[in-house]
Amino acid sequence: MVVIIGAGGHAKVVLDILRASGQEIAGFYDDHPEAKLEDLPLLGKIKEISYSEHQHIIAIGNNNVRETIATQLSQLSCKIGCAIHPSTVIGSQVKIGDGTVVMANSVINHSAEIGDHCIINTAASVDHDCKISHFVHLSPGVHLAGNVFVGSNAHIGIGSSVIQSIKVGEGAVVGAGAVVIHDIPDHTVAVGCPAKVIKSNK
Ligand SMILES: CC(=O)SCCNC(=O)CCNC(=O)[C@H](O)C(C)(C)COP(=O)(O)OP(=O)(O)OC[C@H]1O[C@@H](n2cnc3c(N)ncnc32)[C@H](O)[C@@H]1OP(=O)(O)O
Repeated sequence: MVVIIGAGGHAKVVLDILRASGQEIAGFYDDHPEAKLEDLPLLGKIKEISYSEHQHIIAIGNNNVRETIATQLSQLSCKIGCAIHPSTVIGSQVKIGDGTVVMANSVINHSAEIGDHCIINTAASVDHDCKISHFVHLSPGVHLAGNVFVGSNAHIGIGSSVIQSIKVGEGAVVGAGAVVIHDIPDHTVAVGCPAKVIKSNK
């Protein structure tokens, strides 16, 4: 059985993926006492999570919040699950880390490596030999060409494209609809076509 952490819009989509892949859900944790996730039982606040035999999936879109909760789960030795939509196309020698969520119609090509607790959102594509670090979010419709590196906690905005062999830095944010043709430094926000840094993200 799987426990979902979070009850927002992202958690709803994760719930659908778990169901589509035949996993049973024990309930969810959320900090809001009135939180609802369909008819699933609210198991408590996130600080109240304790070890159980269940797999855990952190279904919260904010990369840094996911990282904090992942540390908490690791200290409790909780088991971590994955949610991979059955429509995902996964190539040979692909690695997908613990806690990562892959949404419908995504494509992950040969030799790509995805870290822990990432979000590969709806219809994103990750091409051959890409390396995606932990706690990254690729928004819906993001396309990464071959050999792209994405640093930990980076967020690539909806509909963006990144050409081959680019490095998107740790904690960087790429705006919606950007076209990335130069490396993006760590902890910066870049937007536009071609994407240019507009500010720091510290
Ligand atoms: C299923 C889901 O919902 S998954 C979630 C998907 N969501 C996304 O992908 C969101 C991506 N976020 C964005 O694109 C945001 O606009 C960000 C992060 C790039 C910037 O947000 P903020 O830090 O709030 O910056 P702000 O809105 O103040 O914009 C700063 C400047 O950049 C411009 N700008 C912001 N976003 C973009 C963009 N995507 N493309 C081009 N220009 C942009 C603004 O027009 C503004 O320009 P100005 O200073 O000349 O007026």
